[in-house]
Amino acid sequence: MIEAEWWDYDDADEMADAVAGDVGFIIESALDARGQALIALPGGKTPAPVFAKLANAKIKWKNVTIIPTDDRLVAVNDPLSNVAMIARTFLPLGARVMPIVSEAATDHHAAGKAADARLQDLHWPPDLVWLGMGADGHTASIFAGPDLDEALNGPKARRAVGVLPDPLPPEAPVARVTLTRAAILSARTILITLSGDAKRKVLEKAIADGPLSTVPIGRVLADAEQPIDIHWSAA
Ligand SMILES: O=C1O[C@H](COP(=O)(O)O)[C@@H](O)[C@H](O)[C@H]1O
Repeated sequence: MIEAEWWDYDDADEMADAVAGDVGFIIESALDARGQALIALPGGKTPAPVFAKLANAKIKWKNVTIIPTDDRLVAVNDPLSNVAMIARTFLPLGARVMPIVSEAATDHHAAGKAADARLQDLHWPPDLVWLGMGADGHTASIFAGPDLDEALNGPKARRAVGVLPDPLPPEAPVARVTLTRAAILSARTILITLSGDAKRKVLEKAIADGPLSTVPIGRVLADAEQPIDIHWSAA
């Protein structure tokens, strides 16, 4: 049974204020408890206003390591690069922003193995995995396609895999690397942001369907043991 609490906002700006506050609090609590924080941030368009507000928080950023929840196999100067968007905001503040794909990666299976090896070096588990969701119900880069089962059901110790979505999403039709379900569910805190009625319906159904869900986010969340905060803005 997924324990989810919904937080509703009229618009993206209102949601950004609240989520930046929550993420800042999670980071501060980790710094107080352990002297360092590890957080995984989503890519795509929804998180940008939150990043902008979070950047104003008075946080000891040099003790914060940030990884993307997933990335596209593109060059770091490509507008589709998730880590580039994260780095633009948080590198100047002194945070350690760690890419999970390398410039040279072409084969997504090899890229997934390389990402997993990099993540094995980190102080695990993450204090936060913040997820987005696509209209098709993908989360991080866990998509329908030939690699779905490996991302969901691979060995528990594996933190990242390479995936080729099928069908390819029109907004970013490229191979990717993603945190696995096990890596996501290992997080101390999981938070989701999304906007619009269509995505809300997809997520509500995914949660209701649980392990029988036909969309990736339902399958990921079905095994979550921690309560999940879902932040939704109407626009
Ligand atoms: O492709 C991706 O899409 C999801 C959702 O992005 P959004 O723009 O619809 O918010 C995102 O969470 C993921 O990190 C990204 O790679």
